[in-house]
Amino acid sequence: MDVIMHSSSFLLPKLYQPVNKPVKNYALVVLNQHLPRFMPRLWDHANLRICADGGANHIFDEMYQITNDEDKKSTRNKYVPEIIEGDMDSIRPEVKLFYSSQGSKISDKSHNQETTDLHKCISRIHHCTPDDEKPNLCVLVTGALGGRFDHEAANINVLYLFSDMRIVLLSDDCLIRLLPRTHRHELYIESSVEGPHCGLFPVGAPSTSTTTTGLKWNLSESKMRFGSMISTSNIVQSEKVTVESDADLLWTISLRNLT
Ligand SMILES: Nc1ncnc2c1ncn2[C@@H]1O[C@H](COP(=O)(O)OP(=O)(O)OP(=O)(O)O)[C@@H](O)[C@H]1O
Ligand SMILES: Cc1ncc(C[n+]2csc(CCO)c2C)c(N)n1
Repeated sequence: MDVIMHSSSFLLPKLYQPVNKPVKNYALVVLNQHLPRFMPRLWDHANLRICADGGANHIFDEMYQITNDEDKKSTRNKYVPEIIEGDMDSIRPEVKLFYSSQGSKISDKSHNQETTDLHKCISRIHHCTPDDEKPNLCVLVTGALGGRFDHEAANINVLYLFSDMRIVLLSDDCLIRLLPRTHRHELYIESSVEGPHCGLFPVGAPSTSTTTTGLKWNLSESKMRFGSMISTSNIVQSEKVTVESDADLLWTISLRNLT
């Protein structure tokens, strides 16, 4: 079984990137929630930044506070997303006008009320990334957790819908990734920015056999399902965690107080 390596080095400044990063490129998707305090770092790592509808309001309103810039106007001119995508029911008119005047592509999908704005953003990235480039790209999604639970569930569903892409859902407090059952997974823990609390569990389909190393409470060909045992409040105990399972699992790890 092939191995996929994972790292959260995008939470480190660009200067401190490890030499053997598992991915070369990042795309950033900004959802309609408050920006995480480490947003400027994510922005710098990304080659493509997409705002999901009202996500653009948060870049417009909050970026200058997060960066501590005196000059609101020049901060706004500096952080311009390449694309604003969605059904456009949340972006404020003046924000839309500002970013279109700054060169952002406005992709109005107001006719489509079947998929979420995050789904629309990931769909676009999926289409414009050739299959052989997909393993080299990691999509970072801010504001994905902590909020309305139906939105959170839809955001997690996107991980399953696009399981051939690396997607990381982020909040200020934790991150979530999908570990597809098709691979063995090696998670390289950036202990200065993440951990020690973590969780591992299947959503949807149960697992009849999951094996891990590097955790305080490791699993050894263990069964997991909702309604029975799932691994939460676990602790990372090694720089490398390995996971092998017969089901797709969600991996979640706490984030330290980064700036
Ligand atoms: N409270 C929240 N919790 C988690 N994710 C959110 C939350 N609010 C928005 N999002 C994410 O940001 C995206 C854009 O948000 P937006 O408010 O524009 O959605 P929307 O299309 O207006 O949804 P709805 O009509 O259900 O409120 C959503 O697709 C979702 O992924
Ligand atoms: C069965 C079913 N449930 C809910 C919606 C509504 N919906 C789902 S995604 C979306 C867009 C939100 O920006 C909306 C309105 C639907 N279409 N089909």
